This record gives sequence, C-alpha cells and structure tokens, in this order.
Amino acid sequence: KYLRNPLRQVPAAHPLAPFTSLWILYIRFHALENQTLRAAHERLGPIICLSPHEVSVNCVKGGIRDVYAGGMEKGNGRFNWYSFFTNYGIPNMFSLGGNKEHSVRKRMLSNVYSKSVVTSSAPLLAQSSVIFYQRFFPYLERTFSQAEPGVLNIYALFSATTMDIVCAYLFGLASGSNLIDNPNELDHFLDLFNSRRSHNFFPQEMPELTQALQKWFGYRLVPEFVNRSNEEIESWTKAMCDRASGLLRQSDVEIKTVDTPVVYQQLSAAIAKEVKKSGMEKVDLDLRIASEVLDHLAAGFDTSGITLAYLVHELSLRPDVQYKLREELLSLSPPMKPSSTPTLPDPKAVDALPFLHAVIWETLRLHSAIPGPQPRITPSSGCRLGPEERSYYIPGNFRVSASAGLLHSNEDVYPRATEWRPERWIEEVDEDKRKDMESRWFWAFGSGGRMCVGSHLAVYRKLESP
Ligand code: HEM
Repeated sequence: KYLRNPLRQVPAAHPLAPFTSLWILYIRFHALENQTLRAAHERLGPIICLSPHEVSVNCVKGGIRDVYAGGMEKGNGRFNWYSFFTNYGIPNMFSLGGNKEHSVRKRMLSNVYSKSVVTSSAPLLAQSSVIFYQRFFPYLERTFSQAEPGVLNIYALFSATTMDIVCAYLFGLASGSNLIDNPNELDHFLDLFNSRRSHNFFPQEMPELTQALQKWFGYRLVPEFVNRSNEEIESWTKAMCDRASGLLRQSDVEIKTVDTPVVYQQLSAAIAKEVKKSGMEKVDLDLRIASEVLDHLAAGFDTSGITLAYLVHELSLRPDVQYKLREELLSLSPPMKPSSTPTLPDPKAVDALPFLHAVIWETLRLHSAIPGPQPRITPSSGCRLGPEERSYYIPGNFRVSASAGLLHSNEDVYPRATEWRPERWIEEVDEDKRKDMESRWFWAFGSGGRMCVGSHLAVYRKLESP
C-alpha cells in the first residue's frame, strides 16, 4: 500500500505519517496540532503529509486557492468532520458535507448577512444602540464606580455582548438574549458551552467508533454531561425561536424596528418554501430553522468574543495605539461616549476609520479565532497540490486542510509576523503586496463558497465595540 500511495513523495511531517494515521491522531488527541503543523511546515515547506490519506497545505497557489476557492467539499458519504456541528440531529449550513445542498441554504441567507444589508439595517443599528447604551456602558459604569471595582472579566463581558447582538439580529431584541444584564445566566451558559470543548476529539475524528462503543458496549467516549449541555443549549435556542415565531404570527401587532427578527424571518420563510416546493413530508420545520440559527449564534458569539478579548489585551500593552484609536473614535458623530445621544454613529462612517480598521485586521490576523485546520476532501478524480515548482498528485477522497494561524505567519507577506503591529495595515506598500496582505493570504474568515457568512456582521460589531 505504501509503495502505491503517491503521498509517499510528499514531505512527511513525521517518519510514521506515510504509514499510519496513528501519529496525527495522537497529536490531535493531545491538542498539539497547531504547533506541530507550524514546526513541520517551517521545516518541510508548503505541503506536508500527515497520514497515508491526509495532507496539510500552507500556500495560496496550489493551496487555499485550489482547495477552498476551488470548491472542494467538506465531506463525502463516508467522512464529514463537520457533521459534529449538527444540532437537534438536523444538519445546518456549516455542517452540510456536499456543495449542492450547501449552496441552496447559503442562498437563503447571504442577503441578510451581506455588507450592504448589515451596514444599512435599521433593526441592527437600533438593536446595537440599545445593547451598547442600555446594557454595555452601564455595566462598565457600575463596575468601575464601585469603591473596590475588583476584576472585570472582559472575555465574559464580550461574550455576553456578542451573543446579545447576534441574537438580536437573529430573533429581534425582545425575543433574543440579555446575557449582559444577567450574570448568572451568562456564567451558566459559558460553563455549558466551554465545558464541551475538550470532548470533540472522538466524535470528530472517530465518529463510527464512538457510536459503536456506545451502542454495543454502552461505553461512552464522550461524558454524559456533554449531551446534557448540548440539550440545554438547544432548548435555550428553541425558546428564542418560539418567541420570534410567536411575534411574527401576531398579525394585529406592528413589530417595532428593534424587535424585528431579521434572520429568523428570512430563514423561516425560505425554509418553509423549500419544504413545500420539494414536497418533503414529516419534516420538523421548527427544528430545521432552530438547527441553523443555533449554529449562527454559537459561531458568531464565540469567535467574536475571543477576538475582542485579544484586541483589548493587545491594546492594554500598547498605550500609544490606545490613545490614537480613542482620538479617531471621538471624531465620530455622535461621539461614542456613555453620556452622548444613545444612538451609534452610522456604520459606514465607522467603517471608514483607517486606524480602527488596522487594529481589527491585525487582531484577526495574529489571533484568528479559528486558527487551526479546516478539513476538505479532494475530488474523486484526484488533484495536484503544492506550489507549481513542487506540486504533488493527491488521490481522490483524501483529507486536505489549511490553517489561518499558519498562513498569517508568512514573513514575506507580514514581516515581523509574531508581533501585533496594526501599523502594518496603514504603511505604504505596493499594490501587489497589499493584495497579498488583505486578500490572498488573509484567511481569518476562510475563503471560497464555505467562507464565513457572518464576516460583515462580525466586523460591524467589532467596529462598534472598541
Ligand atoms: C471574528 C468573528 C468570526 C470569525 C473569525 C469567523 C470565522 C469563520 C471561518 C474561518 C469560517 C469557515 C470555517 C470552515 O470552512 O471550516 C466560518 C464559517 C461560518 N461562520 Fe463565521 N466567523 C466569525 C463570526 C461569525 C458570525 C458573527 C456569524 C453569525 C452569523 C458567523 C457564522 C458563520 C457560519 C454560519 C459559517 C458557515 C458558513 C458556510 O458553511 O457557508 N461567523 N466562520
């Protein structure tokens, strides 16, 4: 088998890699993947073999351009690493393996998350204004006006804020969450959400073994509490769906702008139409919708909360950057101060601030919230991967991935790549270099058809937050 496998030509990340998957499984089990891949790519170049059926790429041409923009699928009948993200036992846009069914779902949602809709949405502006002026700023004021302010958990506060904003856009303010004002609910939710993190390995890497052991021997590779946490998060989300749906059904009541469930409304109408058109029977419409929105709120709050926490950490180490950013933000109208008019400035004006843009982009680059591999499957006919001068034939149905954390460490594109230096985004560079930095190698939101649908919402919210 080894002699017949074309991967034996690809530089091996470890001497065992061309012979067995056990090495990479061991690395993943011990959560050493990102650092191991970084060291291996530095040593061996932009394409490396991780197992007899898997490679990692760290380049644009022959790498992310072919794999992600080239539309390689997330899964085939046998393997889909993303099916782990299924909710209520029903797939959603993120977890779907095939491109065909995925693009049907994406078409239903792209519009509400497009840049033009996000930056001109009256409900979103009204919702964010309430969340900042009636929840976020008062929370900070309450904390710092105490004689003994104690410790502010900025990660928890940003998680609450990003959750409240995503939920407001999904379900409307009245039907969404209010975690900023309910610290006990917030702590409980973060416990539920984060306690599951270290139990992903078996269901993602060995789903069949995980299921078989439980079914035939009653042995659980994933503790029971993970299931209970999932169920509780599902019930919490379903309750918000029910509130939004109840509001939409009240035909005699005019829905206030701030309470408009923008995403829920669009998605529920589109899914109902799809189900009717296809003649599907016995489909639980409500759970289909809930599975989709649960993915958005989880994907949206977690990644954005992490990014903002890193942003504040970096700002705390660079008072000069803090000062310059503050100056720029105070130039907005109305100024973003707790005491000013309780309306946020026009998102388009905020979007045009160059230094704020630089601070956010640099944080997304150095501290990508999803820094590790995003697996895809090679097309059944196989393909060539790796840079032109050193490309290799990779057979069909093999696993291939790239990682934002590694792409963003390229010293040719981002000199002094390990440093948080927002200045790099405003320094004069030639056009080709700028394209490299801003689009070709910048991968915080992925690329291609499965790129983050919420990137404009994420950036909009970060623009408002500092
Ligand atoms: C800093 C914030 C965010 C980062 C860094 C981020 C990053 C990413 C990345 C890298 C992917 C592609 C993953 C893959 O292909 O394996 C993705 C997909 C996705 N993200 Fe985000 N995301 C952010 C915010 C959001 C927000 C606010 C939403 C809310 C709606 C969201 C919803 C999604 C969804 C639904 C997908 C799946 C898209 C698809 O399969 O077509 N994300 N995100």
